[in-house]
Amino acid sequence: MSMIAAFYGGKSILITGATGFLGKVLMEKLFRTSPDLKVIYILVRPKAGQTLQQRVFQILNSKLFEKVKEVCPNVHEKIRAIYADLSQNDFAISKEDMQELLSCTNIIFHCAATVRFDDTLRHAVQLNVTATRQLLLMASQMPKLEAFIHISTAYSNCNLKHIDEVIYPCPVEPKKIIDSLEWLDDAIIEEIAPKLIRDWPNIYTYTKALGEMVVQQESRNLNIAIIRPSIVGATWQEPFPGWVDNINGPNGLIIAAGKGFLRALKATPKAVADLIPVDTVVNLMLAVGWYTAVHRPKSTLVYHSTSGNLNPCNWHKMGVQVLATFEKIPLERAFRRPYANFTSNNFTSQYWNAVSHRAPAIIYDCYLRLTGRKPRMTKVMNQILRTASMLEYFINRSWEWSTYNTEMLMSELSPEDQRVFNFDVRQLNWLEYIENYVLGVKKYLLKEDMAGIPEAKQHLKRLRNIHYLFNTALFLIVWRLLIARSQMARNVWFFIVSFCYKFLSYFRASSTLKV
Ligand SMILES: CCCCCCCCCCCCCCCCCCCCCCCCCC(=O)SCCNC(=O)CCNC(=O)[C@H](O)C(C)(C)COP(=O)(O)OP(=O)(O)OC[C@H]1O[C@@H](n2cnc3c(N)ncnc32)[C@H](O)[C@@H]1OP(=O)(O)O
Ligand SMILES: NC(=O)C1=CN([C@@H]2O[C@H](COP(=O)(O)OP(=O)(O)OC[C@H]3O[C@@H](n4cnc5c(N)ncnc54)[C@H](OP(=O)(O)O)[C@@H]3O)[C@@H](O)[C@H]2O)C=CC1
Repeated sequence: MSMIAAFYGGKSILITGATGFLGKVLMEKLFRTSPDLKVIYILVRPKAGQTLQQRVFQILNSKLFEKVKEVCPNVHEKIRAIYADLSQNDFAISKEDMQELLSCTNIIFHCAATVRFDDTLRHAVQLNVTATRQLLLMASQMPKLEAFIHISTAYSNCNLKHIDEVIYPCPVEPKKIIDSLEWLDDAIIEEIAPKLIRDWPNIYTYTKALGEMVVQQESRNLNIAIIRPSIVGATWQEPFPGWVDNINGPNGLIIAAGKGFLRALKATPKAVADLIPVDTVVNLMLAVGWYTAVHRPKSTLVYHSTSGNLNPCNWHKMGVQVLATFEKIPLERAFRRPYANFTSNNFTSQYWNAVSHRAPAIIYDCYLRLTGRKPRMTKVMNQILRTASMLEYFINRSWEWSTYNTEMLMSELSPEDQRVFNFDVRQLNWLEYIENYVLGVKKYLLKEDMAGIPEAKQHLKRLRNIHYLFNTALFLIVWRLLIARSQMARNVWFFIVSFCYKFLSYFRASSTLKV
């Protein structure tokens, strides 16, 4: 019997960010392994015209939850959605709901955050710092609380090269920033933001670092742990391989490469691609929840959920495997054939952007205009290049994350728990994982039918022929123009033609002699 699964039995668990990528996989695993848990409270806001109930209904009826319904048929009754907006005071939770949360919660998993790299400083601080402080305050009023698990990111200290499982201080106290945001106006905040974030690459990583400091400062006598995942990717094994449902991190770029939009990326091929499957992160979260509540470590422990130091993969290996998978399982209606080049050189990258990205987009838009349609490719291309440039910082560097606490925890688990809550990334086969990942992007994110693969392959063949035709026509036009204008080009041309002719005559003569 799994000790961790048994631990969550009968518990009331509060999850923030349950509608997000990580949150959904966390709920799924909890329901599947501990169907006798009492209730999962989720803090949700209405979104995109959907009420809380509609959002929950949609999640529970998704493919991700198919297995859950078999083991826990009354899952609808065990989930309690509470209206909340984490960017507001007291999260805008009603008095009754707040009372219930305060008196019943046993475990908190705090996943909610804004993960946009370019969010405003005000909004990112509200969500990633102030909301964390507010939740800790709530936690301190929960008599039954056993553990508070805070999800940060391995990149919260990406201004360092070697990162230990400790909380590093930030140059400016979070409290000072929270206070100043109350009276500064938006224009001034945006002006001082670059000075505040110093050597952090974006507001997201900076505010996540501030969030960790808040956890340290406001921990009171709570049992707290921090988990720092690196780049969270599709599921590795559970509930099935390759599940993914948003375009964050590598996902958007994988689609852009598969559709033939993105054909070059400014990346260091040998840099470590520190991906970590979402189910591995979730297994670690549940094991940490159990360990923190049962063993009550004296201080706040930080756990790295990274792959680089235990089972490294680099961007080159990843890129090659992504392309190899697209050969076998292409995406539908590609713009061009998938092909990609990693370059760390600035000049080469600019060259590829002009020749391989912008030029084809402009040509295609001209074609759309000529055929009476609205041009759109340049806009799409700009969007992709903007996203790629935002991610560049992370694909041109490698970091070393120590994993003492994560390895210590692994050794504390029973063999059964090591199996059910496996977070040993050394067992991951990258080639297999990436293939399933790409397949998952096609099936679960783009919702493309596998029956369309032959047609997609045909489409790629047509694109290849168009490509050859276009290149030949371009070569002939350029050459014709050169010949018309330059004596030198004419001489070279006649030299090549007469050389080919002589070679062919010689070849024909020698083959006739042999006969
Ligand atoms: C030699 C051979 C070589 C071979 C080579 C072969 C190569 C082959 C190639 C292979 C590729 C493989 C390599 C890959 C490298 C990956 C590197 C990853 C690094 C990741 C580091 C992460 C580290 C930190 C990890 C963390 O700790 S945390 C998580 C990370 N956080 C993020 O990843 C957010 C980033 N993103 C943004 O920050 C914003 O997205 C922003 C970008 C500002 C745009 O922003 P903006 O321009 O405003 O555009 P959006 O509005 O956002 O979106 C625009 C449109 O997409 C839609 N849409 C937005 N969302 C979503 C959503 N959910 N679900 C569905 N749709 C969505 C939205 O509806 C809108 O559609 P529309 O309405 O226009 O039709
Ligand atoms: N994905 C990754 O690569 C990594 C993620 N992380 C961390 O993991 C955690 C989860 O990330 P992930 O699941 O990928 O992110 P998502 O963007 O998928 O999910 C974010 C969650 O936060 C919720 N949220 C955001 N704003 C509010 C608000 N004002 N009120 C209530 N809820 C809100 C979202 O709700 P809604 O659905 O309503 O928008 C959503 O449920 C984050 O803390 C992130 O920093 C760390 C490392 C890497």
